Amino acid sequence: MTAAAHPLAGVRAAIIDLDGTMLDTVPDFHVAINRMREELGLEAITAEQIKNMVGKGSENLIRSVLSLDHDDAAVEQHFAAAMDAYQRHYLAINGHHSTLYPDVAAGLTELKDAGIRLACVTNKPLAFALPLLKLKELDGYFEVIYGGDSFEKKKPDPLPLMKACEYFGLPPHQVVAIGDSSNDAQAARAAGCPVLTVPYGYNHGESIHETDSDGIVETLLHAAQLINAHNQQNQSQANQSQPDQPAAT
Ligand SMILES: O=C(O)COP(=O)(O)O
Ligand SMILES: [Mg+2]
Repeated sequence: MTAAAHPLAGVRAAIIDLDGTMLDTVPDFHVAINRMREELGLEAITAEQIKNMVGKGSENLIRSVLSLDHDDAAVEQHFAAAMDAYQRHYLAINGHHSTLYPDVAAGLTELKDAGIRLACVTNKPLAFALPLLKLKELDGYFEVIYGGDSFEKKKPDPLPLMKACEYFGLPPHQVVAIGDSSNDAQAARAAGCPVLTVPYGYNHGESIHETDSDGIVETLLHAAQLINAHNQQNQSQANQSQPDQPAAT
């Protein structure tokens, strides 16, 4: 009896999350949110508070920030002005305070060198994500970049991941998603993609150990090494089993 194939066996492409996976963007969010709050006459909040609100896109972030001071009706009343101020301030400082996590470029390079195709799928609006990836010299790694406003649904909905698989022309089980939060893991599970998680990002204040994934990897370089090791194993098993194949009739 042969053992079931490992979820990473035969992976040909990877979908990489942005905030909390490649870049620590909370310092950018912190500056932009507090400038927005100042404009609205609200007190500054801490980076730690913001960290737990990041992950489900800009609209959710702004509603969460406003609900620290307002009830639901007042949140909706202030939403448009807050969003306008936030977008203006974020674009003015986008990338100035955010930093790359360790071994991000090394991990992406190792994946590419092994022939793994790359997409970036983020819940960040495309107008923020594209200049940020460019500024941090990460844009060149990706064949395609989808933002939180690229489709009618964002992660944890599987739609953006399914669109990336479609773009690659690959079945979801050959496309691994790598992210820092339950949004990435739930989207991947629903799309039928294997998923790896990193423990250093933002997971709404929850431990990444609570999130269902096919493995926790310390860095993107570790993710690349794990994916490549399973691919090589898969390859050598395929080669070994070749002579036993019954001849075609
Ligand atoms: O901007 C967000 O809310 C999170 O973005 P991410 O999907 O890149 O983590
Ligand atoms: Mg993330």
